Parts: sequence; structure tokens; C-alpha cells
Amino acid sequence: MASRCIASISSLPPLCRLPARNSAPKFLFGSHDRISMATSRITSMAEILSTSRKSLPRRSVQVRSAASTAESVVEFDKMVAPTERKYYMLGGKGGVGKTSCAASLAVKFANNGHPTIVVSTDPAHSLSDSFSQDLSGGTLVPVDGLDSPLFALEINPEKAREEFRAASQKPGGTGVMDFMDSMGLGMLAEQLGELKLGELLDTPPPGLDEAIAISKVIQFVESEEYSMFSRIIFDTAPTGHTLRLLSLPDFLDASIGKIMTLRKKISSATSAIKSVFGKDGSQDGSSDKLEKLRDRMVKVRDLFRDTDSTEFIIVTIPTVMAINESSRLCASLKKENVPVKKLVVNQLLPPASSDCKFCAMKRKDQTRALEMISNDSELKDLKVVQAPLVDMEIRGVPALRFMGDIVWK
Ligand SMILES: Nc1ncnc2c1ncn2[C@@H]1O[C@H](COP(=O)(O)OP(=O)(O)OP(=O)(O)O)[C@@H](O)[C@H]1O
Repeated sequence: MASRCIASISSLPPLCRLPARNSAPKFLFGSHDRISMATSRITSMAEILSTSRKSLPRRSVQVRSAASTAESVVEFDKMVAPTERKYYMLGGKGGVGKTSCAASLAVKFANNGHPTIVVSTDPAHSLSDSFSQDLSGGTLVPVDGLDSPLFALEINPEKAREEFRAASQKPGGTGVMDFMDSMGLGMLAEQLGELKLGELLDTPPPGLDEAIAISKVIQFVESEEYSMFSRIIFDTAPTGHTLRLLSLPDFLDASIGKIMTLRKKISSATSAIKSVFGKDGSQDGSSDKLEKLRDRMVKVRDLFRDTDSTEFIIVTIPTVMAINESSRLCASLKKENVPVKKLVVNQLLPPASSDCKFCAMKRKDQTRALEMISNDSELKDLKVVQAPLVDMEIRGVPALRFMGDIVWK
């Protein structure tokens, strides 16, 4: 029986034996009052999508109203109520559903009156797949299938890295050393070499591409042209990248500071001997670029820590490994003073009146993992949002609307 379950979950009865429409939601673990039960009165997504394909008017909205509980309505109400701009960053272990959660939240905000932008800074983008639309051009693309303004953007981190290389090579990298050597300042060049600044800038530290990508987004959304967008959602790269990104702005701020100081010293030394060697040691504007880069990194750092406008939402699945990773991520976010209040637990088995052996085991396993959250010193104070495993892959706006309605309540 178990092997049949694994091969074809959706075709098997247990997951389909959902509670009758008016039956009370079955909680996965006891009376945990922090948990908003997203899985109450879950209907098959396949069923919803097939009715929406027959173009019945907004069936999913009806589902949302029917499924909403007083407790959870208050939670999304809090997210949607402020008229000023808010940033949401969604992050977590690879493959847990960050993109699906980010995209569904974006759809929900847009449908609730907020012009919204959803941005992927994950080097392995899946936003296009999630919306079933090509968003890979590196520019804002209007998302089809909504009546309200929702734009999406996949930022190419490789391009960002190239931009950094171009800005950094002359002022502090090997370019500077070659230049100084040619000016007869080999000694000073050696000192620079000892500081390993050239190496630092020629081989950008991990996380830099994503930091630059985020800073680019901040830069353009701050312009007048984009002031109408009141919700900006980031689908970030898996945990490791996010952690490196968090410590990066401080690190870069310090290293760029060092480079700038050296650059000034070099500049005065080269001007002093310019007449002797007859070479032009004038600056080429790259210092400016570096300073701008530093300013942008500082902006990223400040945005991540701005409790008024930003919230980091951790997405996880109910497995010991994912929860352990979420706990470490949460600890790092708190250490870096990044505001984190919610934990989405995705892909929970929906309530069922009876389970097959496989589902019963899986449910037990998930229950155990969920209990870990209540006992975890980092995670226990977060608001836990339960997101059910649905019977189809979540792709396209109708599916994302469905997911948004059952998760963000
Ligand atoms: N609640 C759910 N029910 C059913 N399928 C889901 C659910 N959440 C996510 N999925 C599916 O799981 C897969 C991975 O989801 P998604 O791309 O959102 O994860 P991710 O964390 O962004 O991945 P990555 O780390 O690779 O970017 C997708 O096929 C998505 O449709």
C-alpha cells in the first residue's frame, strides 16, 4: 500500500478523504493556540482550478471567505492594512516552497489593492515557473491574469557580479597594483598585496551578487516612477546565501573603506611623482563607483533591519532537517537584528477523516517535527502559519491565488 502512495499520492483516497464542508478543522497537534490552521476546510486545488478554467467567477475568493477564521483574518489584515510601503523577504532551506509562498503572497496583496512587485534574487530562479510566465528578461514584467497591478522581476546575479568586477578592478584590484608598479611604486604595491585587497575584489565574496541585486531593486523602487508600489516581496536564495548576505554589507563597508583610504594615499603619492615620471595618475571616476557601491550595501543592510518597513518570513517544511535549518536561520536573523515574526510551515498533510498506513506515518512524522517548533528556543515565539500540501503543483496565477487564500489569512 505504501508504495502505491508514493507513486501516486493524488490518485489515492486518503488525501482525498477530506472532512465534510462543515466539519471542524482537525489540528495536527493538540491545542496549540499560536497556530492559525490554514488547512481548515481545504478543497482540492484540482477541483478549484477546473472550475476556474470553466471561467466561473473567482471561485477561490469564495473559498477564502468560507475558510477564514477570526484569528487568521486578523493576521492578514495586519499585513494588508498599512498604506505605506512594506518589504517582505521570504527565505529558508532550498525547495521548501519559498517561491510559491512569495508569489502567492504577492498575488494576494495585489488582489487586496496593493500595487505589488515580486522579485527573485535566487540565482536559481523559479519565479517564471511559479507564474507560468517568462519573467527572465531582467526587467519588471506585468504578471498576466490579474486585474490589479502585480509586476515580477528575476534579477540576474551574474550580471550584478560583472558590474562589481568592473567597478572594483581599477581602484583596488590587480589593476591598481599593475599601475603602481608601472609608476615605480612596487613597494607600496607589495603592501597592498599583503592586505589581499586585490584578491578580495577580483574574487567577490559569496552573497555579493545577491546583495547587489537587492540594492539595485531598492535603487529603482525608491525612484518617483515606482512610488505607487506599496508592497515589495523578495523571494531570496536558500539559507546559506541569505546568511552570507546578512553579514556582507558590514564586511564590504569595512573593506571598501580600507580601499578608499589606500586609494587616497596612492593618489597623493602618484600626483607628487607625476612630474618626475611624466605619467598621468589622475583618477577615473571608479572611486565614485566604489563609494556608490558601499552606499548601496549600507542601504541593503539598513533595509533588512528596518522594523517599521521590513519583515523576514521564514518558510520551512515539517521535517527535522528543515526545522533545524530554520532555527539556525532564525538565530542568525535575530543576531543581525533582522525583524522576523512568522514561520510558514509548508506542505503539511491536510486533515483527513482516515489515513492509509503511509499517510498515518507521514502525519506522525510531521507532528513530531511540528512539536520541535514549540520546543525550539529560536522558533517558539514566532507566529506559525500552516500551509497545506495541495494535490497539484502550484503553477500559474489561479493556483497561486488558491494558495494565497488558504495560507495568508
Ligand atoms: N503547499 C504545497 N503543496 C504542493 N506543492 C507545493 C507546495 N508548496 C510548494 N510546492 C511545490 O514544490 C516545488 C518547490 O516549490 P518552490 O519552488 O516554491 O520552492 P523554493 O523553496 O522556492 O525552491 P528553491 O529553493 O529551489 O528556490 C514546486 O513544484 C511547488 O509547486
